[in-house]
Amino acid sequence: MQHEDAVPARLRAAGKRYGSTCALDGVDLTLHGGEVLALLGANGAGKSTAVGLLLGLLQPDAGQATLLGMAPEALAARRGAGVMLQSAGIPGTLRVGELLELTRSYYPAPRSVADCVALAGLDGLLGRRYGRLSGGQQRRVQFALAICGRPQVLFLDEPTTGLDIQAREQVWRAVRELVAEGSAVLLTTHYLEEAEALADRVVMLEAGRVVAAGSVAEVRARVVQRRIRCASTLDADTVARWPQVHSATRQGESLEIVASAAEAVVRRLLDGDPQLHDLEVRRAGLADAFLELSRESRQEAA
Ligand SMILES: Nc1ncnc2c1ncn2[C@@H]1O[C@H](COP(=O)(O)OP(=O)(O)OP(=O)(O)O)[C@@H](O)[C@H]1O
Repeated sequence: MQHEDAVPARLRAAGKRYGSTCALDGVDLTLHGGEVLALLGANGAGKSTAVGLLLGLLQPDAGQATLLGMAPEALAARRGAGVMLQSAGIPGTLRVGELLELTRSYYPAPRSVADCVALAGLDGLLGRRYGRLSGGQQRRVQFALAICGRPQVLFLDEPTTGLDIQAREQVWRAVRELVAEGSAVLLTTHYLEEAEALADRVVMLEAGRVVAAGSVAEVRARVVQRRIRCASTLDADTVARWPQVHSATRQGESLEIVASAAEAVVRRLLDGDPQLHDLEVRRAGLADAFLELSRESRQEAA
């Protein structure tokens, strides 16, 4: 049934406008089997629009979207995809077990109910009405419904919003299991630690354009920032003017420095304040990279 070009999901030079708003502008994105791709971006960056195109819920104005090598509206493409969106529209009167049976029946080779319960952490919930569950329990049911069809490609939009730490880790474990089985996962998330924990690659959108793409390590490395923290009496404004220092701020006893390289700055700090203690140097995380790249792209646009 599949086209020879059966990559799980792909956008080619995709564009989408809503009236005068350009939501996506020439976006290229390829999701491969056996990987988690995190789609990151601030509110309004275009993430939901990208997912909407890949699911055939929206039509591109320019470029092309394919799902499993087919037009996303094709039934065969839809049958190969599992979806967990932010607005679920699930009838609250149905019991969890009924919802699972119903959703499983749409797919050619669904997972067993027991598997779904184990993967999504639904123990004891099968007989409960969906509408009476807590927000976190509903989220877990939505996850179970997204994975019950054994999808080749899984779309997870903010999957762990509202989940406690245990439930979130359960979802992460399940995602890793699915990926190990060969599924492709497109994850949109505001939790950068979630992208860092799960994603093989990230694509960052800003105002409808891709501003960074690559492995988590590559994107992080584009931002050659180090965060230095120490307890010191040195004046923050003076330190902020040193070479390689982007910013220095004081928070109580602590001096917080963002620098493009740590060594020279640390040497100068130690020379300048022999009493300095509690020195800490961190590499930029994905959160730092994200903020920096968003700032850069806004500056370029200005
Ligand atoms: N139906 C619509 N009509 C008009 N404008 C829209 C519509 N849907 C989205 N937009 C606009 O398109 C842009 C991209 O929106 P989109 O929902 O794709 O962003 P997002 O990255 O998913 O945001 P969020 O993180 O808030 O979910 C925004 O400027 C948004 O206001």
